[in-house]
Amino acid sequence: MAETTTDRDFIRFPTLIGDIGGTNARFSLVSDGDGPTRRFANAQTADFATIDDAIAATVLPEARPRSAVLAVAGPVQGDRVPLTNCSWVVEPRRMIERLGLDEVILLNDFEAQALSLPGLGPDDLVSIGGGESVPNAAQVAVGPGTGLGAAALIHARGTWFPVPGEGGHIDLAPVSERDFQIWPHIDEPFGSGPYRRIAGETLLCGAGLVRLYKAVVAADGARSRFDDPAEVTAAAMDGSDGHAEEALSLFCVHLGRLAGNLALAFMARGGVFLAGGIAARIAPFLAQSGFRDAFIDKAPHQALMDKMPTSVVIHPEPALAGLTAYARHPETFGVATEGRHWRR
Ligand SMILES: Nc1ncnc2c1ncn2[C@@H]1O[C@H](COP(=O)(O)OP(=O)(O)OP(=O)(O)O)[C@@H](O)[C@H]1O
Repeated sequence: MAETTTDRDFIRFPTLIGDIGGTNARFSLVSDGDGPTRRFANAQTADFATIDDAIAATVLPEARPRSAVLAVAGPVQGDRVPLTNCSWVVEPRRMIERLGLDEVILLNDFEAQALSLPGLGPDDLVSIGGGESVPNAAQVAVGPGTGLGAAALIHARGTWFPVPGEGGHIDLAPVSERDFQIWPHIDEPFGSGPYRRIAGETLLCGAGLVRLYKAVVAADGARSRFDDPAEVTAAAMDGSDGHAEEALSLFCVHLGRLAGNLALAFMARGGVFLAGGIAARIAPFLAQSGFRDAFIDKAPHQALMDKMPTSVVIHPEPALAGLTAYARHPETFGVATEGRHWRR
């Protein structure tokens, strides 16, 4: 069984930190409390049978970490952790033996994004709309990528506490007349039964944008032209395809509604931060879309929402930045490691 770290608040250096995505695993090494980190070449998850093989090939030839702090998509439960968007299964006990580590800590990928928020500066963010961040108030990170991730960061007793969750799977609902035309055409991948429950991640991720685009096309009885999310965003942003433009506009509106739901749930007066691979790529479009209006449209709480700032994270690797901050100074974050910390 995994152990707890409640008895101590440091992680042994050098620490391997890793952000394990659906396509890429990004690794770097933290050697001490404030020196530079060392970044290794990305490993493509499809190129290695296991995460241990990927670390052995990309990290071990150059460094001998004593500990590992890894962020993975999905909930961390038990001693075998299957990853949501690739075929790897993380087995910390085996990893400790095979890679010669003393300890392994697994975090959720958006928990890592949340850990980066206190360290982000103005150059790492693009604001969308008004509002002002209230110091030490709750913050939310939410972001479409291969899936839809979400986590909160709560400040209490002088410490930032990340709150991981599966907020990408909360419901979306049709609101406008156009939504009601489009909804019946959305292909629902999670098996919603007869009532067509559409989850956030159904529409708000790369595959979800294509799903939304196809539903828009089908609602108009037209033929679809694109199967790749990057094609949809390109055609939307250069204005060459009306359906792609409408799909990306609706994507922004639904993202605004869902981000607003999370902001309400956590009273995110510290701000809502759009992370993940897609938001930064569509930042100019997001800024002039209906995102912010949809975020605020929470009667009777519009005035409250209007004060909460929203921004796109344009830092290139916020999850690694969050893991680095935590690996260096775990005592400054209230990360609950029970059941997620394995030692030799
Ligand atoms: N220009 C783009 N417009 C819209 N979607 C895009 C664009 N480029 C990539 N995507 C989509 O973004 C998703 C990848 O997002 P992200 O970079 O956050 O990945 P991840 O989940 O962190 O993991 P990894 O980077 O390993 O894939 C994929 O679904 C991809 O198709």
